[in-house]
Amino acid sequence: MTTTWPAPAATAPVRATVTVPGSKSITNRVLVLAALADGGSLVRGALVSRDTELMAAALRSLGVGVDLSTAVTPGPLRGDVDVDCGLAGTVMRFLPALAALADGDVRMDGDAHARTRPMSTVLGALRTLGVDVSGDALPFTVRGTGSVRGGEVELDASASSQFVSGLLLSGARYDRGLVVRHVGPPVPSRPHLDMTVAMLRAVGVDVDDTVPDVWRVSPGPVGAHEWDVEPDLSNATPFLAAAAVTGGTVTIPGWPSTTTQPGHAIRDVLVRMGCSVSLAGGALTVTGPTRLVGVELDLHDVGELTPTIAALCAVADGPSTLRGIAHLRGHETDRLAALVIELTALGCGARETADGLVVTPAPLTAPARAWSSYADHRMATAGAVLGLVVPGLQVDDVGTTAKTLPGFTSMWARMLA
Ligand SMILES: O=C(O)C1=C[C@@H](OP(=O)(O)O)[C@@H](O)[C@H](O)C1
Ligand SMILES: C=C(OP(=O)(O)O)C(=O)O
Repeated sequence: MTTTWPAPAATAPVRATVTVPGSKSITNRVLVLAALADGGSLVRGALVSRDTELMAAALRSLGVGVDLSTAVTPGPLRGDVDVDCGLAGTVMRFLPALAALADGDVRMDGDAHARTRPMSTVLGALRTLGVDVSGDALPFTVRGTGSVRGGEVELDASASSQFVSGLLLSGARYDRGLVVRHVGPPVPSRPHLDMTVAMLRAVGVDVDDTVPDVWRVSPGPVGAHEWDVEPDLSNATPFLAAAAVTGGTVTIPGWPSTTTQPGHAIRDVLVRMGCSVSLAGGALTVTGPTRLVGVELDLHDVGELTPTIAALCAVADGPSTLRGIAHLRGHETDRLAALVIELTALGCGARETADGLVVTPAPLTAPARAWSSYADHRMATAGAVLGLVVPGLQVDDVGTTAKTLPGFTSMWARMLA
């Protein structure tokens, strides 16, 4: 059962320091790499949320010892298991390449909407690499035989960078390693590919990415490692947005000075929208202006920031155009359609383009019905941001934030206290 949450309106500019938990993307990469490693790995600061619990549960069923708060102990990967992917792109796209190394069938399924998320590219690529896979979308079965030939594969990853990341993360354990060649419109979410390559190198895997759109992973061991997981910068963005829309100030401690997380890009977006932003002493502080400024942005590389940014655009002083994000139609929900429906219900002008959104602000009022979350954690948090300035706004299924941020409503209440 889902509950409707009365999103609190801000009665004054928000002033708060908010500590956000670990990065989903880093945590689930750590789990995969540690499961494939040649010894036990230590993990500090991992995210504990639905997406990472699902990854941990899947790995445990495959024979890996996983304690999300401390350590991962690899073991022989066994088959004849069922894996629940929930709605987690990182689980459904990263695990098949690892499951192919198990010694039996790995049956994968997920939430109802997960069955509509694009999968065929990564499953087709595995077939080319010598893996027996039945199906082209969830549910499907990877028939592991304990080893994978590997070699070269050409694919079109314009629908999701996770197709490439998923293959690369396991590629060193394939007999011939792996060469992935992307052919097609540009791959989105480049920082996430950089994250994959950087984390592979951190565990001693040889990755050559000098040729654009080609990644070569040499066969070899994956090293055990001590991992420190950075805070999730994308999950920090709704809190920073709270400062932006109320003219307040929010500080996020533990903000890395260099990172491959796309959430880092929120700094420039906020500056362009009129906020003042400073990164000092390992903390990011954002102060909102009297009125946000409409923007034209290409979000191709940082698509997961779109719901937060669209919420900001809805209260700006003029129209905004967000481009380069056609692939968001394959995210937790069709995010372009969902944002248009929900912003329009508030009275905001919003329309889809071929590859994005045009948001034209107008006076906003809470509709009789709740802001719909579409089982999408970032739609729910975007609703919370707008609730700060739209009194009476309700958000349905706010619990869906547990995908990457359990305890979101308590964190939000503490921020406003
Ligand atoms: O590799 C990752 O951890 C992710 C890659 C991106 O996926 P897409 O390339 O499908 O947008 C991003 O949106 C998602 O939230 C996490
Ligand atoms: C697209 C996202 O998630 P997933 O990892 O499920 O693709 C997201 O978190 O914005």
